[in-house]
Amino acid sequence: MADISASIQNRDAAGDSSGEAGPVEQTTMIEARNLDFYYGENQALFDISMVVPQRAVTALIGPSGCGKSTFLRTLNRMNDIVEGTRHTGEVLLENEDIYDSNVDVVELRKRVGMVFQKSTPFPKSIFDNVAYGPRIHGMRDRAQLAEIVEKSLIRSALWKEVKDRLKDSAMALSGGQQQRLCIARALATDPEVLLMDEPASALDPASTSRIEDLIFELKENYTIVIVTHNMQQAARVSDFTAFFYEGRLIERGDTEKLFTNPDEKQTQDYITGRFG
Ligand SMILES: Nc1ncnc2c1ncn2[C@@H]1O[C@H](COP(=O)(O)OP(=O)(O)OP(=O)(O)O)[C@@H](O)[C@H]1O
Repeated sequence: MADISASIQNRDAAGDSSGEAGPVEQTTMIEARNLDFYYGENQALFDISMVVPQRAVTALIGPSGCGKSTFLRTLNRMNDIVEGTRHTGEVLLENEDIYDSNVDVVELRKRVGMVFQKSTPFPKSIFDNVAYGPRIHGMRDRAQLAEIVEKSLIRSALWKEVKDRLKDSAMALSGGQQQRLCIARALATDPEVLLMDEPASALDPASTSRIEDLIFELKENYTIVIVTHNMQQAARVSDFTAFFYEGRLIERGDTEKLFTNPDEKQTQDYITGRFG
């Protein structure tokens, strides 16, 4: 708990405090309404209703198996690729249900990009990794591609380190650089939302800190939802936090309030380390 308070104070010192009232709730970008989700017979999410504000960071926390990643993956229909899954309820992206039959899933995933825990670059050059998405979406113009690659690498805070070796294999980058490359790859298709599933859990403290700084910068332009096991990290990087337990959303609110004065006893027990 002391650590988490320190994380919040550090974050506030870095200029993320909006005062005692907490962050202002912006326009809603995503909203889940009464979402149930099943893997075959096994129900993994129960009646989740939650908003994700635009251009802010929302962290999903909770003990292992509580449904954080499942919920994250429902937000760009990544679960569609798992056989035997189904849902009831709605997930609205700017007020339109992403599960409507007329939704183009490729287009949806362009708007709602994803970065995984241990993102693996393709065994291609740094340039080709970042250009991959735009090329899939039909872009062929070399100059335009070069512009997108540069912009994405600048945004993912990797440009300075790689600008002179864009033709080198991405596999030669360090773990932290590979993760930033994968963030650049996600940014290259110009998404509005970035879903991050434990983006720093496989990294050393210095690389983790870079990714956290990057998340902080990216929220100026993107809506970010991040799954993390690390409560200090949630406290450091997020504006809003949602606590999941056994497939249910127990509480969601302003990060500072949730970590210092939660409404629910289960949240209090979890953040003080009584379980999980
Ligand atoms: N591909 C899958 N097939 C079947 N069941 C799954 C699958 N993925 C997850 N589950 C189940 O759904 C439930 C929620 O899992 P999920 O991975 O969403 O939890 P989590 O909170 O992200 O956990 P962790 O923190 O350990 O990654 C668990 O009971 C899990 O076993």
